[in-house]
Amino acid sequence: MINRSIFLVGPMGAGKSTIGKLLAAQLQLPFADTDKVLEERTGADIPWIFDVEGEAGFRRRESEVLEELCLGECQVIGTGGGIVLLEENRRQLQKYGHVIYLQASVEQLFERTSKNSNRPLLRVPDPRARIEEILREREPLYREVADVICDTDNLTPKQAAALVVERLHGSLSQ
Ligand SMILES: Nc1ncnc2c1ncn2[C@@H]1O[C@H](COP(=O)(O)OP(=O)(O)OP(=O)(O)O)[C@@H](O)[C@H]1O
Ligand SMILES: O=C(O)C1=C[C@@H](O)[C@@H](O)[C@H](O)C1
Ligand SMILES: [Mg+2]
Repeated sequence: MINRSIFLVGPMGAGKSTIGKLLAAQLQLPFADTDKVLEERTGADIPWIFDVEGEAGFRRRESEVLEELCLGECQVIGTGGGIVLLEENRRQLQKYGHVIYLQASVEQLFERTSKNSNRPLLRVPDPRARIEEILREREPLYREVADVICDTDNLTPKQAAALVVERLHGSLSQ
């Protein structure tokens, strides 16, 4: 029985936005994406917010959006890759939702994120090394908040969404 929102966490390219939409359709729940809501509220895109307000400004806005979504209806929520960085956010995720950590290898994260350039943190000379660094920092935090961990390597988004449903039901029936 799903009585709380489902949060998808994980690094850039894990598939939170892509798999989140499929998952929501499968569970017949609405879908929201913190990055999208934040852009709508701000009237600017993420690279612009990073340029003008810095990462700290972006994180402040991200926390506000998370708080708003936590208090809203029960839905599937794709989060920004860095949502786990703030302790306050980690507490909110655990308090208000079922948290799914979508995992993927550096190789696949690199491949999936190299197709576009809308991720300010990867606008560096060596994005692959940056992904490794980000994973080293955040992996323990994703694990800390997760109720369920799903490895998405070599799965299509549709297969990954099906795996999440299976694991989620497994975890809820325990
Ligand atoms: N399991 C998968 N197999 C193949 N491609 C995938 C998979 N998951 C996502 N993708 C592709 O990888 C790209 C990035 O996915 P997506 O935007 O969903 O990641 P994200 O976790 O939301 O990242 P961000 O934190 O930057 O928002 C998209 O082009 C998507 O189609
Ligand atoms: O991993 C991150 O820190 C980010 C991930 C994206 O979802 C966006 O929230 C933004 O590009 C930052
Ligand atoms: Mg996303």
